[in-house]
Amino acid sequence: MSPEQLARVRRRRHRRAHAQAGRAEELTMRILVVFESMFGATEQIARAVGKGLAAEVINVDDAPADLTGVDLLVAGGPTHAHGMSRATTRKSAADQGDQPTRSKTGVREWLGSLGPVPQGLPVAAFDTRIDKSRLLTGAASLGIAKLLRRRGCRMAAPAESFFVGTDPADVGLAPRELERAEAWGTALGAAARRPVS
Ligand SMILES: Cc1cc2nc3c(=O)[nH]c(=O)nc-3n(C[C@H](O)[C@H](O)[C@H](O)COP(=O)(O)O)c2cc1C
Repeated sequence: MSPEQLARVRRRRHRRAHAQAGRAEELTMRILVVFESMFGATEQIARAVGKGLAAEVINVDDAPADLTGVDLLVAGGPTHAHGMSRATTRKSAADQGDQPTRSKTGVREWLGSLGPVPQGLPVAAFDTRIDKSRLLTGAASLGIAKLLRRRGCRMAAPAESFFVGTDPADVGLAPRELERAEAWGTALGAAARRPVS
């Protein structure tokens, strides 16, 4: 075999090994979606995002205290009083509904209780809120993103909002939000899994 042929064979082997390593990486990526929800809308969005991402979806009440080994974290919660929930707003939500709330604690408390966070961990934040100007409603995702950045995480995408009805008697999701959430998750996953060349 001539030196040129040998070099070509080596390059082909190298490319094949690189592609295999990329596929193995994709199979072993650990992606977590952590949600907080009172009435169920944010949980539904989280499950749709998780479907798009092919990720584990965990209620914040059961979320891990250690993020070692996580490759991408997505965290979301409902917008309360223009931002992230607090114990007082969760109590107010619990008093409004006739069912027990889905989460007892909040993303704010969970992030505050986390141990050391892998620096540069890719993350994304979302919320649910009323479908009106953000200036009027606020958005919990902005607070979640800020706390994540403070812990040394790297935003993999801008914060995103998904909408519930504006009628106080109808706190369900606005039409097509589940599809939009799944598509958002799919796009996040594609970006996270793209092999770095
Ligand atoms: C105590 C409380 C305060 C709220 N404050 C806001 C608000 O400031 N802005 C907003 O857009 N929605 C507000 N909402 C509506 C919530 O965003 C909505 O209930 C939530 O997105 C539903 O998600 P969940 O079903 O997962 O709890 C509030 C709801 C509650 C219960």
